[in-house]
Amino acid sequence: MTLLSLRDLSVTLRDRMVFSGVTLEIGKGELVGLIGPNGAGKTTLMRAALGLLAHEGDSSLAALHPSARARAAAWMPQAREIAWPVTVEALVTLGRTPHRTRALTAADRAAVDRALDWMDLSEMRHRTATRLSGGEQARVLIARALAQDTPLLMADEPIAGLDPAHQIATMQTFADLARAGHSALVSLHDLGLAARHCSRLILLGQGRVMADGPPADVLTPDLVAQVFGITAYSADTAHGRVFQPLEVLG
Ligand SMILES: Nc1ncnc2c1ncn2[C@@H]1O[C@H](COP(=O)(O)OP(=O)(O)OP(=O)(O)O)[C@@H](O)[C@H]1O
Repeated sequence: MTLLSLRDLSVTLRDRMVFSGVTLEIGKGELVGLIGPNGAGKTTLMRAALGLLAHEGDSSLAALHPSARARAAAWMPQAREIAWPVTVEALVTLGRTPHRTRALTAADRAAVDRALDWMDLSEMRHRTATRLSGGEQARVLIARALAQDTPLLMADEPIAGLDPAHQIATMQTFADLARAGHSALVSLHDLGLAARHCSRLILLGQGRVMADGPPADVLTPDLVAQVFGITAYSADTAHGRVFQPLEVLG
């Protein structure tokens, strides 16, 4: 079953082509890392796929009515703005909006509790969200997206600003979701975590998809040099795959 299908997607902003000819599908059970240097177009690609940005080509999500789209995909944007001083629990409960008709159901409450637990927020549920640290606020916004309980989760740099334990735990949560048959498309700059946790990587650069496949096939020395301008150490170890950027190429 396909959760997202892009066909020949292109975006031009202020007369500049950000990317063109992006064709890909995301099926069930995938944790897909969207990687690429600053300005490669990761945010633009996700926003266009969601129908939030004018584009050419087709996106299966953009074609949906907004209410159906909100049940098909959750979206965590890069901006971490929390506008009102509501409690963590109230904010995460907003993730249930696409499913609600009247009062909260037991299923809504269970989804909120599960999302709070996943993001290690249960003890903070009654705190005011705007008074949390930046990383804690990011975890609340991930929890809101998780509470939406959609087949596909799309998140723009969800682990940026989290401490190492919460970065790893969040990637593991996404991987658990994928094992349970959901899928996640997450942009990230930490290539080590991408290599370790993602089942598939999409490498965006030079205005197109440069590679799409298992991490070992995408994070090759040649592509890493060509797209990121760096060298790296990578190995399959007893602790899983290790990828460590080393030097900037001159
Ligand atoms: N509203 C806009 N108008 C004009 N250009 C834009 C606009 N938004 C983004 N861009 C440009 O589009 C390109 C892609 O930006 P985008 O934010 O998608 O990159 P990104 O890969 O997500 O980058 P980063 O890793 O820095 O977050 C950049 O060159 C950016 O300057």
